[in-house]
Amino acid sequence: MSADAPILEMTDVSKRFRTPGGFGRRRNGFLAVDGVSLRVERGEALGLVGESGSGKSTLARMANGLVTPTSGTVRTDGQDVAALSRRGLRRLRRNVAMVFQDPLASLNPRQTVRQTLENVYRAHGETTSTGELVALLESVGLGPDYLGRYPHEASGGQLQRVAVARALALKPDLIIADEPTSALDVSVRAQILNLLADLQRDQGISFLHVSHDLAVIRLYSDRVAVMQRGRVVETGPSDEIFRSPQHPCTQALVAATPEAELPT
Ligand SMILES: Nc1ncnc2c1ncn2[C@@H]1O[C@H](COP(=O)(O)OP(=O)(O)OP(=O)(O)O)[C@@H](O)[C@H]1O
Repeated sequence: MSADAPILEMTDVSKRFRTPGGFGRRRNGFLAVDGVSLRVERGEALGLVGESGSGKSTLARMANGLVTPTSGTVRTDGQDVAALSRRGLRRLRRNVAMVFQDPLASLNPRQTVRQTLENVYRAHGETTSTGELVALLESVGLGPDYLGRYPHEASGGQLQRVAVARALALKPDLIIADEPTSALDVSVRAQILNLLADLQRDQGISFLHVSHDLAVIRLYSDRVAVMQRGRVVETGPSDEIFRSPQHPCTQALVAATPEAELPT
């Protein structure tokens, strides 16, 4: 780990998907991410916002090696992800955890919460104790009784807490949260977002927070990057971006967010 390097640095990163039978703009595949450069500093929450299909998820997945860039460089902790050995990649996965949109889909329905969490440790050659698991659940606001539960025995909000616990298990430096609340009831969205904000503040974890919801990004991100058609068209501190959006795409996103949802 290098103390000075940003936790995530992407330089001129592109991703072209090969799409069989494509024509016109898609003849040579589809350029989902087009020359993006961005950084997430230690302890910072960067919000990635943009319309549907603008490339946010693809970019987020390149940040932890789930998707391989067609060109450009991704560095986590100063290390070039493309140059990592198998072992290095495993280390990357413990250092950069993901929380996905739909907790039910991201958890195995046949495994209890205990098994789900134990598997994370096992995958990295570690063992854990019940005490550790209870403490982990406690850190996301769940009692010890959840250890024996199956996914269908918990609500969407509780399951997303389990998914956050799973992400936290190996003490990552960066959590990539891809629309972590959009599958949840409005009433529990704020609880999950507050939980993530607490983790950033109390444990110094950095966040790359992907959302199409500008109000959420403004509340929970220090800086914002706005994507349109595979490119980052504007970046800046959250408040500034919302107070005086410069790019037409950002202006349109701000205009489409109801005033009541834009805290002052
Ligand atoms: N595996 C793939 N093969 C081909 N095209 C893909 C693949 N994954 C994504 N795409 C295309 O790349 C573009 C960007 O997708 P991506 O999911 O990154 O966007 P997004 O901004 O996260 O969208 P949303 O907010 O709807 O999730 C889309 O047009 C999508 O159809």
